Amino acid sequence: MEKKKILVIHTGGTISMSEDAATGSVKPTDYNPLTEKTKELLSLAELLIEEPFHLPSPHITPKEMLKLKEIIEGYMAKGDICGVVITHGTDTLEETAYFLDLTVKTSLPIVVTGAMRSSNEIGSDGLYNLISSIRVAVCNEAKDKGVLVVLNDEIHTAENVTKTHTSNVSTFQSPQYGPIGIVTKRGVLFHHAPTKREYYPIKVVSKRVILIKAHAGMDSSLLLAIRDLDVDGLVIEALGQGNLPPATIQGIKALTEKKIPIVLVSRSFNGIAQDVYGYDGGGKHLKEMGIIFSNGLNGQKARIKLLIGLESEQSIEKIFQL
Ligand SMILES: NC(=O)C[C@H](N)C(=O)O
Repeated sequence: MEKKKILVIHTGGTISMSEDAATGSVKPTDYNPLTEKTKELLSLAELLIEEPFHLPSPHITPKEMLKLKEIIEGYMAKGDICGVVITHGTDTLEETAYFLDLTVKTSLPIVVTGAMRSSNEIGSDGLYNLISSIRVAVCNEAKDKGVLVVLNDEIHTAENVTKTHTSNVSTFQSPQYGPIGIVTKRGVLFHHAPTKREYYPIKVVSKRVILIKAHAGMDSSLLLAIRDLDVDGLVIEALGQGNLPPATIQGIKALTEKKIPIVLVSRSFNGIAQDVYGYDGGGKHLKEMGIIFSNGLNGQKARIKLLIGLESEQSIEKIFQL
């Protein structure tokens, strides 16, 4: 049987790092250990390999995310690939995955993976996760499910997945929704499918969006400082169901007067921020002031969506209802 062509894009991260035996320091190597190892993967698919950059994921910015989108679209336009696998550092993996989910229009599988242990550590999970991801990418059932994140035998949607543990290999979880499939020794099994897809055709990412977290006793000082910066949008991880301390109201007013869109998510990682409470700083009060409530995204993903939404000429309020 003819093997499917899968585009594999290596971007860096622990999956392509090594641990120095003397110091214990985990660092990028001057070669990519996965590029060598991917030769062993040729039985699964015909692999086309790209390495546009080799960065730890805290060095990734929306510029690199856009570059990945362009590479994928370039191959897709030629029509010669059946799916894509991206290896990426895990710290910002969910942001890149969600960026691609919102901006690449395709029914083909795009799978993002990484590793929690570097390539030469005992129990290294990188090659295993790469193999699992290729197995998902060649699978017909992986089509039309948006960008997927595959690590530790689980398949998650880019929209719901988040890094929940600093070092555990089962760090990627989808709070309140769970994975949509699993990778087993005998095959790939999907047990759920996303109910919606979103697509925003953007060509640039030029806006500046800030993300902050609310806390007990928060006042307006940070919000007023943000008002004086050159920002295009703000995401606030609010308290509980979507509330802020009353001393922030002065800062919120200052930002809304400047027409800076403010998107509210919850700092709780389960549930959806909503306009429920009617006290000072409560969700109802904030909504009346023009704050936009996000539909269950976490802070970092709401920030990605706002960055993209600001480029797309669509109503920011509407896109956060989706
Ligand atoms: N496990 C990892 O990949 C973490 C690493 N700091 C990165 O995101 O590049």
